[in-house]
Amino acid sequence: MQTVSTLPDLRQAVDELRADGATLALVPTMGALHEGHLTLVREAARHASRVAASIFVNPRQFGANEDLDAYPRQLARDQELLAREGVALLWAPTPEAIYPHGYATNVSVAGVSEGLCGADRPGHFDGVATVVCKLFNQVRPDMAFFGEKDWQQLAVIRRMARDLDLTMPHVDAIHGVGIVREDDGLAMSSRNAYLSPGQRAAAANLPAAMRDAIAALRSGSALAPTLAALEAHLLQAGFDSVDYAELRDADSIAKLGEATDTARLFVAARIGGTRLIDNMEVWSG
Ligand SMILES: Nc1ncnc2c1ncn2[C@@H]1O[C@H](COP(=O)(O)OP(=O)(O)OP(=O)(O)O)[C@@H](O)[C@H]1O
Ligand SMILES: CC(C)(CO)[C@@H](O)C(=O)[O-]
Ligand code: BAL
Repeated sequence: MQTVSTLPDLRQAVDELRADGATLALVPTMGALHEGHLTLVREAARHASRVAASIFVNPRQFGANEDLDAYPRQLARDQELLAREGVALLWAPTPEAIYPHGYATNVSVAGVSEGLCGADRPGHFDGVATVVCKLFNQVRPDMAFFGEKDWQQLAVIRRMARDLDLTMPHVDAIHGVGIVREDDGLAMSSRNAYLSPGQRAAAANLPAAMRDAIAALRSGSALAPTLAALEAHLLQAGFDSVDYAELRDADSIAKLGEATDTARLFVAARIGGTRLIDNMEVWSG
């Protein structure tokens, strides 16, 4: 696996990878890789002849009081993991390769960015859309892979790609990959590393409370008391606060007042200083 960090090196490496007409998939990440990321890589390898990954901890998607400085950085370990998966190219840009001196452009996606994490983390999805737009233009892959753990992010990226004609040659060029979970159901996340053993044990209550809420909705319980019970379960289990617990339409991310066919349950909750997110389909899965 070749690692490059400047644009001229990237261009040369991509040209070489594509010289024999190979298709190229991109897996964008912020590093501190776990099985969730490696599943995206394996899925990418099923669809494209070569896989490129990127690692960039993007300052524009972190709020002023968020964990930009604390975010785990472990490039050497990540390189080893990616190489073992057969990744051909790692794009690990310098900050200047993404935001050169004088950088002034922002990509902002209305609608799907609003509510949920968009409400709790003002500017977050502008930062995500901006950097992903740049990564697509820099690497020019045929397809890209993102995790459904960040469902709203996936919706934002799909909307942006359609709106800005970034769509790559393949019809469904932006692939969503199902959430990879630990044995106790907790969605894998780089931020799980922040949890103490006690917090980690309590964190499994997040998917458990969501599954209980979905079972209640399926058996006809009303939405408001079901969400109130979910929130109470989390606080009782040791979570400090619940940022949101809402039903939203899976595609438009519009807020729903009842469990329709397209409903998805979205929750963000804090334990210690760590903010965890999860989402689940209501009617199947
Ligand atoms: N458990 C998971 N299952 C599926 N995809 C995942 C999972 N965790 C992360 N991803 C995906 O990997 C890509 C890179 O995510 P990122 O590097 O932010 O990791 P993360 O674990 O989500 O970290 P964070 O703690 O910042 O949320 C994103 O597309 C994300 O949705
Ligand atoms: C898509 C992404 C790599 C953009 O920085 C990031 O938001 C992430 O890791 O999910
Ligand atoms: N996993 C999404 C990136 C973020 O939380 O900033």
